Amino acid sequence: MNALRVTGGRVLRPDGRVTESDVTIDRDAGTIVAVGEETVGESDETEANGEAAETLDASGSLVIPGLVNAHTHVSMTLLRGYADDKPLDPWLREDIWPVEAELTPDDIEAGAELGVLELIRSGTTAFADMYFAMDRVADVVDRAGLRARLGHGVVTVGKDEADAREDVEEGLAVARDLDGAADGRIRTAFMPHSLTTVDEVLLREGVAEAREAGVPIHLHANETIDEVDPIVEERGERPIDYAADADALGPDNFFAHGVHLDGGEIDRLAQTGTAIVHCPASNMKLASGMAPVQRLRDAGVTVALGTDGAASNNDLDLFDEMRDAAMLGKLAADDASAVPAEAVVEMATAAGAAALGLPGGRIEPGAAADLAIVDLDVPHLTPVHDPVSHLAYAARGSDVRHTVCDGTVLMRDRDVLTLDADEIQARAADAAHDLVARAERD
Ligand SMILES: CSC[C@H]1O[C@@H](n2cnc3c(O)ncnc32)[C@H](O)[C@@H]1O
Ligand SMILES: [Zn+2]
Repeated sequence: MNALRVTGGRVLRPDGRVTESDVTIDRDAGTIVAVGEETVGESDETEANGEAAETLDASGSLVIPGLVNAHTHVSMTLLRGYADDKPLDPWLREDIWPVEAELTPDDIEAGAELGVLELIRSGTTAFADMYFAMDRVADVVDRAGLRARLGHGVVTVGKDEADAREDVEEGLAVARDLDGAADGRIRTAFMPHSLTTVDEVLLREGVAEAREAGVPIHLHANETIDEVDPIVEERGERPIDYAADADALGPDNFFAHGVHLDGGEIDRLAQTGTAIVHCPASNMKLASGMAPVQRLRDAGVTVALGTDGAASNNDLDLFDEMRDAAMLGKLAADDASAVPAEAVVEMATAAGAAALGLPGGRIEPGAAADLAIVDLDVPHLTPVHDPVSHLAYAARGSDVRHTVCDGTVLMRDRDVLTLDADEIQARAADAAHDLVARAERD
């Protein structure tokens, strides 16, 4: 076996226990073959065959499943800090969409490279992305070595019939053509932007074709009151009921935000197995509201975590998101025991992988070898009474030492091996300045 051994660390197991165990990985298969004494198949399958095993030192560290960012727009790193301190609708219409109208595929690639660099450095191994020029984003994911569920963001408002149809067709073509790329690490989804920015007829047609093609559906839903109220007024039904009428609910599908949900909508999400991706930082920054995370979890809804784009967060660090989710979840429930540390760690790992329908999220024999190794031997993580508490409340993305995806070491000792970090940072900064200059010239 072509082995990778993660040695000397403490390992976060799927049941929440933390054990002192080495992890053995089959690099060719991209899977975990042993955690301590626990192995998959015959024990000699865990022996390195011929080649010397590669090792990653995890002493003083916690080995956790690679984190899953279940809703983002990685190329929006180019717009980090460009427009802050506004609510969603004016932020999009006055600031973000005018600049996005100037984006070129090269810009999108430069922003995606910067975004995935940030993901790898902070221990994220899988993400869902909705944006434009997704062939270029897919190329970046392939080179970086991550997993992703990708989709072209479909918007039909403000477009004539032909352009609107063309956008839906592009959304479906991306979903069909990119599925399985990067040796299967890339999967796709049909991604209408939201229930208010896509025309009803086209939404229904697109969803029907996506179902026919067997691809999941991902959209922004119930994010702000300003988005929910017009649906209720015009249709006489709640957004999740509208989504159900359009056949957009189901166990493969995952909706971003879910801030303003009533009890009936929560039940409907639970009954249909539709997942919600909670984006606490974006919801706080745009003052969109507090998602009912504890109620969703109590109802049995899969709740994953996302950063949303770097323009509304303003980073892609899921450790921040875990802390924000725990804090905001308590405030929303008016209960300090709501959304505890174990819950947010599960949301950022196993629940994220389940929502996206991607491998990973668990460290056990047979699972995908997607890992982050977090250095606990630092002042702000001392003492270690409870490593899970530290993950949720005290650790930062910069505490990640090594990142592994699909059995490949993407970052060793904070050195990203699959990407040229300096070149990417310089290219993205230039692309961002040129982009904004073009937009402000118009
Ligand atoms: C059509 S591609 C995706 C589209 O979504 C925009 N966007 C970024 N953040 C949010 C958010 O919180 N809610 C809704 N839409 C958002 C992004 O700028 C792209 O235009
Ligand atoms: Zn978003």
